[in-house]
Amino acid sequence: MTALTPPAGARMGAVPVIVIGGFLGAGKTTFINRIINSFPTRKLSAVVNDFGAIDIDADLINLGREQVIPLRNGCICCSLQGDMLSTIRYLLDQPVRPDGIIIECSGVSQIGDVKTALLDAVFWKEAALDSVICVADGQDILEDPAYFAQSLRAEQFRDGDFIILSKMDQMSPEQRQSVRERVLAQGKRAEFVLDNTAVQQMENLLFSFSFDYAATPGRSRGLRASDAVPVQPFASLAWESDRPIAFDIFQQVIGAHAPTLLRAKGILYASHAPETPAVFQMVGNRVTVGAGHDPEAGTHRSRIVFIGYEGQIDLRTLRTDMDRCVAE
Ligand SMILES: Nc1nc2c(ncn2[C@@H]2O[C@H](COP(=O)(O)OP(=O)(O)OP(=O)(O)O)[C@@H](O)[C@H]2O)c(=O)[nH]1
Repeated sequence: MTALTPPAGARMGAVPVIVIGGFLGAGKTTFINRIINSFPTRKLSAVVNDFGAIDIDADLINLGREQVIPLRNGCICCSLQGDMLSTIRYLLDQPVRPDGIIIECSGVSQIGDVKTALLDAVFWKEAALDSVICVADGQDILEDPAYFAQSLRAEQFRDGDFIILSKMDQMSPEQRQSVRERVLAQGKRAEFVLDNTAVQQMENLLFSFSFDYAATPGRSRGLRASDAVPVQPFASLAWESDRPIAFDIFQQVIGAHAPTLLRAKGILYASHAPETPAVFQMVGNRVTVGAGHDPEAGTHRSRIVFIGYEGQIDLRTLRTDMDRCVAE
């Protein structure tokens, strides 16, 4: 079945497609923004998959709105796979094709299944896989001895052809070395990024068609949808309000629900500063609130997505509690 391997030369005329996956909150959007900042002359488009019903990630990508296509409320590895392929087709059909397409998988997507979908021979000539990257949270690798044990997070790690280690900036050199060694022991090529300079230096990884088709079994060779790891189902709540929120109550609500939240992210307008959008980020027990840009500025619409494991996250109570945050 040689037809599965497009010759390298044939790929050079195609639009490079970079797949970026990794667990909830690993740092995918942050890394994508680093790529965008590092290659300012490239006309990039991003296909951004948010598991929740609101596309917060699409709002946080530093590209014009017309260059970011959100695919929400599902995963591009399964329910939204057809939408992903038709979105790529749409981008290819534009009068001016992008110089690169970045696909951000949702944090609960199986990278292997996204990769398999893109091996489709129809796409090779026009949109060829450039690289398949898993962003892994270096802090988690440092702190969790069971990081590589069976889990969706570990499977995503295995399916990435290259690992970008995030959150290494707050570590000592010894800690960084320890994380790198653990990752290299898994037989992976890995790099960490402290600033944009490092991304520019990744010439052999980005926009150079480093993806090895020959080493990757395709669909017709019998690769099936990834089912090796039983994935605990996730549930999400998308909450929105046109009225500002009382931050003190919001903090209490987050504190109360924190043990059941894997991830929360949103753009919020607080009653004490109703004109200023704040970006709220929560990954595990790490929370940040910072000034941010809202592409919908003017609407002053607070919106936030919460994700947790089904059966643990109490969506009904969370919604009621969030409603209590709306300032009188
Ligand atoms: N210090 C530090 N923080 C980071 C780094 N990368 C990501 N973060 C922070 O981690 C949080 C999550 O980052 P995102 O880039 O939104 O993660 P994501 O993988 O896109 O998240 P989901 O799409 O929700 O799965 C944010 O608060 C980021 O600022 C990093 O390299 N260093």
